[in-house]
Amino acid sequence: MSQKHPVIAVTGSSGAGTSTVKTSFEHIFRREKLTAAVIEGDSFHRYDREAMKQAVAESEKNGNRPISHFGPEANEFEKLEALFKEYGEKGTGQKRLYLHNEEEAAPWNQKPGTFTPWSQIPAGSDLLFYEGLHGGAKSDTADAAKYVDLLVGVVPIVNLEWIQKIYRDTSARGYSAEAVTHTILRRMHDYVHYITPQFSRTHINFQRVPTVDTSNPFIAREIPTLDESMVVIRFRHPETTDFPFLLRMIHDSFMSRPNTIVVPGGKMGMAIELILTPLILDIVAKSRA
Ligand SMILES: Nc1ncnc2c1ncn2[C@@H]1O[C@H](COP(=O)(O)OP(=O)(O)OP(=O)(O)O)[C@@H](O)[C@H]1O
Ligand SMILES: O=C(CO)[C@H](O)[C@H](O)COP(=O)(O)O
Repeated sequence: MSQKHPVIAVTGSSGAGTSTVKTSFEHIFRREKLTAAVIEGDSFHRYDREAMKQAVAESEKNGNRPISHFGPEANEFEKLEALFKEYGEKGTGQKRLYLHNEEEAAPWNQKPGTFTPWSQIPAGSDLLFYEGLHGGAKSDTADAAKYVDLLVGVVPIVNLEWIQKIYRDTSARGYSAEAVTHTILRRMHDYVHYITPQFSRTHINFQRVPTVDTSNPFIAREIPTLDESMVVIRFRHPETTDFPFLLRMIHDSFMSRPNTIVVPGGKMGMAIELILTPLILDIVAKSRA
């Protein structure tokens, strides 16, 4: 925990929807007049795109297990831990961006698949907001999770996650469906060892479950809409959650377990804001006390 300068992290696999959920957090920050230092998880990749291709090829030599963006070999977990620690103590640290495509790269006059230079987080932010793959990461040599005051998991069921990943990478990042499928397969070991364990460290998980057939995600060409899905929300500390309030506020919601509320997909943004606003305000109030 970093009480003095709070660290809030949204963590999820590639395509899970963490960038989409970020919008709900931005609404909260704007409404509550909080200045967030925003950290994009992909900026903690170890290699740029060209170097990553070479590192993957090198790791695959002699039939060895390939490295992936889900695991410690291809990410700077130690630097991420150090950033969370430094920010928690002093409210400072360094950030950069990973430029995925032409649109993101153009303003920087750089090539897609490269990093911007590191720069200092502007002084005076109220909190650090991390969004990406590894907000709750732990490895043999690093533990970023222990410095996070509020860790939120975004976890569609895996078929939906893959549909979203394939859709986004083919439509916005210029990859073929076959290339994305290959990437999903290459990452599977790291997915099991470094992505899913984070969801047992989270304070709250938002799991989107489609109510339409997604049984072959590799031929699906459309993402089920919010109205075609439900969201399962699991709390690590149900004793501090006002479930009667949430059930009253979110039409058609219900409890499926004592620590789990289910809401219609279309209410996901509202649920995020209703649940997280008081938690964020409480953390910020404690940091100022
Ligand atoms: N709740 C949702 N309903 C419908 N579509 C969604 C939802 N969440 C995400 N998507 C879609 O899924 C795709 C992936 O979402 P997003 O870019 O937010 O994922 P991500 O977790 O940030 O991925 P990455 O870490 O790889 O950048 C996008 O096309 C997005 O529009
Ligand atoms: O979504 C991702 C991780 O969240 C990407 O796979 C990762 O950032 C690498 O991107 P690219 O393969 O386009 O260089």
